[in-house]
Amino acid sequence: MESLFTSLLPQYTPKQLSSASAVVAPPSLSISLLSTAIHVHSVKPLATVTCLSASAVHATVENERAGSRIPKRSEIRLGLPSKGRMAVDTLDLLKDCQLHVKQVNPRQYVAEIPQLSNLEVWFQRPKDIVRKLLSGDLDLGFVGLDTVTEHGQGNEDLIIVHDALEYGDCHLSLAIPQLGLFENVNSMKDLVEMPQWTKENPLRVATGFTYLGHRFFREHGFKHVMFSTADGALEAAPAMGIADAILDLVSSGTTLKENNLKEIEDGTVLESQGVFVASRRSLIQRAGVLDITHEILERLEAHLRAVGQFTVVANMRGSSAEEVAARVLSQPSLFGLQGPTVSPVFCKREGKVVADYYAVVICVPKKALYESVKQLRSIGGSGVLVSPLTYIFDEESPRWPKLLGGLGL
Ligand SMILES: Nc1ncnc2c1ncn2[C@@H]1O[C@H](COP(=O)(O)OP(=O)(O)OP(=O)(O)O)[C@@H](O)[C@H]1O
Ligand SMILES: O=P(O)(O)OC[C@H]1O[C@H](OP(=O)(O)OP(=O)(O)O)[C@H](O)[C@@H]1O
Ligand SMILES: [Mg+2]
Repeated sequence: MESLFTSLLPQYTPKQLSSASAVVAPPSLSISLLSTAIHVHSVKPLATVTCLSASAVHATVENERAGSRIPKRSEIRLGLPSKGRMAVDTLDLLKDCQLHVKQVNPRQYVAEIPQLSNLEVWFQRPKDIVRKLLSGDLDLGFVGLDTVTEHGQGNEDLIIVHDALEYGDCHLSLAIPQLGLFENVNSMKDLVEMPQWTKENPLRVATGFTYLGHRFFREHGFKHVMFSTADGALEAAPAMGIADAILDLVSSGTTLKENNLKEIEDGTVLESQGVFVASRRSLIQRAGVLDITHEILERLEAHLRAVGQFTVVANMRGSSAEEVAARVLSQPSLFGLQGPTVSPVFCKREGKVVADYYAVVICVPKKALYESVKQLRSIGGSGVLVSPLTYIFDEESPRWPKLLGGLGL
C-alpha cells in the first residue's frame, strides 16, 4: 500500500505522506483507496499534481504555476460561474450594478462587460475559478465562499474583496442518519464520544470538501475519520452503506430531510455566500486590475447598501427647517443615513411666497418601514411617499481602504 501511495504521489514530503496514510481506507477497498489518493492531493496545492489515468499510466497535469510572477497578457480577466446555482444570480447582481455581461451565446465561454474596457469575462466552473486565480490565469472572480475556502486552502494569494454579496447563501454542515446508531447523537461531543470509531473502523464521511472536513475534525480532536469523495447526491451515501456521515452544503435542508438525515448542532463547518475574490499578485502586478477592482467594488457596495433601504418623503407643517428637523430627530427610526434632509415647500398666499410646509427626505431600512411611517405620522407627517433606492454611494467604499491596507498600499 505504501509503495502505491509513493508511486501515486511522488512529490509529497514524508510528512504529507504520513498524514495521507492516517486516512487510508481498509486495504480491501480499492475504490476507497483511489478516493483517498484523490483526497490526499487536495491537501496542499502543488505546482504539479500526478493523476491516475484510465490506463493507470501516470499523467502530469499542471494546475498551478510556481513562483510569484504572473503570466504575461494585457487583458484583465474576470471568472464567473458557468453553471449551477451561482451562474444566473451572479449575472443578475452585475446587471443590478449596471455591469451587463455581453455573451454572444450561452455556450460561449468568453464575454465582455462593455462598461469595463480591457476586461475579459471567462465562464468557468466555480472550483476552476479558484484554481485559475491561483495559477494566474484569472485575476478576479465571483464564487461561493465555500469554494474559495476549500480550493484556496488558505493560499495567501487569494483576497476576498467583498465577503457578503447576499446571494448563494448556504452552510457546509455535517449530517448523520436520524435513526439507528446515531439516534441519540446530536452534537460533535456525542459523536467524538461514540466508542465505535477506532483506527480500524473510522467514521466514514462522504464529502466534496475534504480540506475543510479534515480541518474541522482535527479542531474537534476527532482522530478516527476517513473521507471519500463524490461529485453529487451525497445524501444517498449513508443509506447505500458507503458512508456513516456526509459533509455537504445545505440551504433549505430539504435534501437532508428527504434522505432521513439530520444536522449535528455544532456541526456547521462554514457559513457561505457569494464573494468577490481577487489574486493578490494580479492586484499588485497587473496594470489596471486595481482600478477595475475599485470600480466593481464601488458598484457592488452602492447597490447592496441600497437594496435594504427605501427613500421616504413626507410633508410636515412647521415654523422652520430646524424645528421640523428637531421633531424628526426625536424619533428613533427616522435618523436616516446622515440625518434628515428638510426643504421648504413654497406656496403663494395673499400675494406672498411662504413656506408653511417642509418636505422631509430620509432613507429607512426596509424592515423598519412601517415603524418609520407611524413615527412620521405621530410628529405631523402627511402625504408619505415611499420609493426604492437604487444606489447609495458613500464618500468612499468602506471595503476599499481595507483592501489597500491588506495589500500594503
Ligand atoms: N443548497 C446549495 N447546495 C449547493 N450549493 C449551494 C447551495 N446554495 C448555494 N450554493 C452555492 O452554489 C455553489 C454550487 O454551485 P454548483 O452546483 O454550480 O457548483 P459545484 O456543484 O461546486 O460545481 P460542480 O458541479 O462543477 O462540481 C456552492 O459552491 C455554493 O456556494
Ligand atoms: O438544503 P437543500 O436546499 O436541499 O440543498 C442542498 C443540496 O443541494 C446541493 O446539491 P445540488 O442541487 O447542487 O446537486 P448535487 O448534489 O448533484 O451537486 C447540495 O449538494 C445538497 O445536496
Ligand atoms: Mg452541485
